[in-house]
Amino acid sequence: MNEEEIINKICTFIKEKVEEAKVDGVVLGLSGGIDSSLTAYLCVKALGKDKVLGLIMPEKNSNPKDREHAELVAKTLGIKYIVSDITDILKAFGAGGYVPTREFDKRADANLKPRIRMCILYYFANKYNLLVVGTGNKSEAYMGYATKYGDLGCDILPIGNLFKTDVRRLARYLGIPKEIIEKSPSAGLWEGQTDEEELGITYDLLDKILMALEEGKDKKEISKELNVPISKIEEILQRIEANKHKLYPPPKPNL
Ligand SMILES: Nc1ncnc2c1ncn2[C@@H]1O[C@H](COP(=O)(O)OP(=O)(O)OC[C@H]2O[C@@H]([n+]3cccc(C(=O)O)c3)[C@H](O)[C@@H]2O)[C@@H](O)[C@H]1O
Ligand SMILES: Nc1ncnc2c1ncn2[C@@H]1O[C@H](COP(=O)(O)OP(=O)(O)OP(=O)(O)O)[C@@H](O)[C@H]1O
Ligand SMILES: [Mg+2]
Repeated sequence: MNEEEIINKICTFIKEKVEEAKVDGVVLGLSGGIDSSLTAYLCVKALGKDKVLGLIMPEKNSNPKDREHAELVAKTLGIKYIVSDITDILKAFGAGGYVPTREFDKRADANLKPRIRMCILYYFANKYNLLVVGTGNKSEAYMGYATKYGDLGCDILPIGNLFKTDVRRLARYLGIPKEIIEKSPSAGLWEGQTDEEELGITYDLLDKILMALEEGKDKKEISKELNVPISKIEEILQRIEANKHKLYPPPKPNL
């Protein structure tokens, strides 16, 4: 599909979901990254600027550039936005790195941030009768590279069927500022964190592998075609399997 066709499909989806839910619009977290920027552009295209609310939720260690980029997106689109610093909430939780007595835990304390942001988004969704728009993409979903009930906690996922490579393609097409498109994707959970370093692979290569797997190719074929060790593909397959639980509602026993 070309860019225009994908954009039309996504915008129709957003409009339909908002109408079906009989809500007055949508709310989303604006991080200054490419996923939330693209999602915001698409929401405005689908619903108009008056039906989109942006939440910018930095904390004391956030990169100030990200907030600048988030405000640039909100101002360019002309949407209403609220800045809500989550540092005091992290302190109230007694989060490591935010109270003097505890060390930062890269799992527990890092994942607390997206979970706090999810609560704030639902607060505004309740208050103003909105849907919470998630910004996750397909590459992250396969890899489980997102926080369960954190950034994965949302009502609709407009870019959930796009690989990161396609996110970049659409972002360029829609004229999203270059500085947002070109910076390294980061969850911003600790200083210097980047997706590609944590995942151990570039999105360009990861997406090629994921697309080949979707086409039903086997690991030997993919390994040869992309010149990647079989062990890397096996690692990805294991990761996909181990993280499937994040994509479904909690399992229940059959009675
Ligand atoms: N088999 C299973 N069935 C049902 N539930 C299962 C389970 N295995 C674990 N769990 C549950 O899942 C929890 C682990 O999942 P989770 O809490 O998500 O934690 P986890 O997967 O360990 O960490 C999240 C990862 O996503 C990255 N991330 C987070 C947020 C945003 C972004 C971004 O790109 O912006 C990236 C983050 O850097 C980290 O690498 C366990 O503590 C357990 O409660
Ligand atoms: N400081 C923040 N303020 C508001 N929302 C945030 C903040 N940090 C993260 N989020 C929300 O969490 C989502 C997941 O973060 P993620 O890093 O995957 O996406 P991104 O920042 O939009 O793009 P990229 O992956 O390229 O960094 C963001 O899209 C955004 O909705
Ligand atoms: Mg980010």
